[in-house]
Amino acid sequence: MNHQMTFCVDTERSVLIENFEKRGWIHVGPEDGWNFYWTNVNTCRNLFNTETNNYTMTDNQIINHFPNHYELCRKDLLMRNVRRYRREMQKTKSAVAKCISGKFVYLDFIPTTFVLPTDYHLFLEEYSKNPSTWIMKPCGKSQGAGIFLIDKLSQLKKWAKEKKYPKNSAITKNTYIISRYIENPLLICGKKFDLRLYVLVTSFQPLKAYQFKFGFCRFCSVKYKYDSQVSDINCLFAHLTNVSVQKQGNDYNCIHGGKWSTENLKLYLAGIRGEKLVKKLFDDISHIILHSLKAVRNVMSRDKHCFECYGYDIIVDEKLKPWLIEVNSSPSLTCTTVSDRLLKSKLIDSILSVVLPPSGTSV
Ligand SMILES: Nc1ncnc2c1ncn2[C@@H]1O[C@H](COP(=O)(O)OP(=O)(O)OP(=O)(O)O)[C@@H](O)[C@H]1O
Repeated sequence: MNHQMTFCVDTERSVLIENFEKRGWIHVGPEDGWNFYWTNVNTCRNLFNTETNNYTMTDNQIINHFPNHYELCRKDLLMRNVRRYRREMQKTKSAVAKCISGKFVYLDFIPTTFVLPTDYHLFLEEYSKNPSTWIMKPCGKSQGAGIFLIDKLSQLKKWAKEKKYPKNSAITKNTYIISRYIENPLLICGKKFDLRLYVLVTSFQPLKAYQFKFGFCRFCSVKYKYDSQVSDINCLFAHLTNVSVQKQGNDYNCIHGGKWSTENLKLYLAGIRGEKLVKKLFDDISHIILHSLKAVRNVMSRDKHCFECYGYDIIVDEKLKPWLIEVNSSPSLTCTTVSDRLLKSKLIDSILSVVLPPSGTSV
């Protein structure tokens, strides 16, 4: 029997609430018998924490996170899971683990990354072989906070000394990752950009994932300079594509928000590189998504009440090779432009059409 759906939200994002209310759902609090909870990751983790909570979900409840989403979404864990997956694929002699001169052909989609301070010596070994530019990112932060670039070891040493870092080698909120910087990104009008794509997962075992048809590019507002080496490594407006960073720059345009739809990108690239290469690029991106999910599938929760919409951040280099930068468990639902609002409303609608049973009124 259908009953009126109830929903609960931790966030006041209007794209969500408008959608739920349009369906006639009733807004309730977290303690009030909800059917559908759009929560933040912390609330979700607390809800599933059997030591502090004895909440048991009933058959007619669903929630928008897997309790251990961090296996995919924390920068250091993603790297570790992908490394382990590659080893497993090698053991089974899978074609996907093909190696040429010690380099993976198909599973080389994350820039080489080390966890600091734990992997400092491994990083030094790699750095001595190939110095180039590296990017430092704190594991526990987002929106570009705490990120900086280095192209000399002395910069890292100076930073560590000033920060009195590391105090010890345990993984804490002070843990950083250091990744090889993609020095040759594909530029459009001289500017760097990344892609934000959305992937819905309703189950990891068996893996059931859906890639949302639409996405967008986020452009830097300052031109990128690269000849034989990256210049202006301190100019974050040329290097970090996060909207939260770009918004603080003088050149940020709040009408288009530095965003372009993936449809526009495809048309533009087809014009300059040809449709065949564009198709290959987007096939390669789907391949990255699939294998990143397979890399965590065995460690993810099997709870049938959970689904998750991931925000994939991809950088394309000038050879049209896509690189996975990060996976977000709570991609922003803030709407900075009109097109943003349309896209995000469509995204929420599509998610609901998959996660709700066909009647759409009860879970
Ligand atoms: N290896 C890399 N090579 C080139 N650019 C990179 C690399 N890693 C990150 N960037 C740039 O830095 C930006 C911030 O990186 P990242 O998304 O990992 O950090 P964040 O602060 O966690 O952001 P978010 O708010 O999306 O979680 C990216 O959007 C990208 O533009």
